[in-house]
Amino acid sequence: MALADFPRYPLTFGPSPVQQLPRLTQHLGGAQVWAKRDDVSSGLAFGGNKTRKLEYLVPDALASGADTLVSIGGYQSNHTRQVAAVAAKLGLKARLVQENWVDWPDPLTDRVGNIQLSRMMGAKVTLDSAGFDIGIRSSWQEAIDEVVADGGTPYAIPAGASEHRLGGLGYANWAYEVEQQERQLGVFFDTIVVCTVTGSTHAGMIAGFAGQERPRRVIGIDASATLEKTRDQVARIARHTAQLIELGRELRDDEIQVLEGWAGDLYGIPVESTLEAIRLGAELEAMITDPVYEGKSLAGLIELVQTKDIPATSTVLYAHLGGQVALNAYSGLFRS
Ligand SMILES: Cc1ncc(COP(=O)(O)O)c(CNC2(C(=O)O)CC2)c1O
Repeated sequence: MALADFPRYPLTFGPSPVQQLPRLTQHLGGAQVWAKRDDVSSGLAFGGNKTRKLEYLVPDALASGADTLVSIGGYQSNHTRQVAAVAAKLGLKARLVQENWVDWPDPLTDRVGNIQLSRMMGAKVTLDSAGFDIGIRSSWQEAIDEVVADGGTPYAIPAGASEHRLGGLGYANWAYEVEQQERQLGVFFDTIVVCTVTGSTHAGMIAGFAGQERPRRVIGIDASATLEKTRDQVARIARHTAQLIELGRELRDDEIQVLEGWAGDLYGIPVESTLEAIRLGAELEAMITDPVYEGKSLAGLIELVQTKDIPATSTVLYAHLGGQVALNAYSGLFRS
């Protein structure tokens, strides 16, 4: 099936806005930098990239007769908060497993930000002591079994909705949305920069852009600090999604670019470049990024533009995927 033939349940106000970042562009002294703001495109509990992915999972969930969405993430998962939001909006239940993915010294990390919003929206949230891993987890399978044992009908959504057969469609659609907005703006983004962890955001973009006339460089900035796992997951999901939307050719290895250098040693722990990027985006453009995801992808964009790895002649589109809600659990940052 072509992408347009897959049912999509709209969960945003429409195409996410695309904006120029003139002060950041000037400060970096190289490529023209723009941003596409998926952090401000939905009214569902601050939205973000998972809301866009869920647009393609919701029709499948409703068709299955499910009454409970079951998913998993860290204590401050943006993904599980978006699952809770979609469940609330659709009148479904949400069953969320929140694992201890980040060893960060903030005493409130299991009760502010994303997890607080999920509870406010009525999700059943259980904490699990297991650490970070983007793979399929037994705690998630147990939660699914529990819903069945309680007489419910679960719809299983893995971490980040990435290892789900439809998980790449949302950002394949994003690629076509970009192409439409380019026509309106009279611009071409030869380079895309996106944060990648469980992989289906970046993978969907790769599959979507691969079907378009003009080639682009789609750069995934790893924020998992488990680079090989994320790289493999992106490649697998990109190839699966390309088949799903009938791209009609194999993806080339050079179309799958996951770069390291800004994740630090541990997922969820900001490093110096993260904090510098967060501050720069905020001071120059009032664009707020977070210490787990977007602060790291913005740090990657900044360095790639400054070192001219992204040429000065380029026009770069930064994918802002949300994540600010988790700042509540990093209250010790930016005290001066
Ligand atoms: C704000 C933000 N930006 C980028 C990403 C990375 O997206 P992928 O997981 O699709 O690679 C997340 C993911 N977050 C996860 C979560 O549980 O919140 C799936 C890890 C994100 O929340």
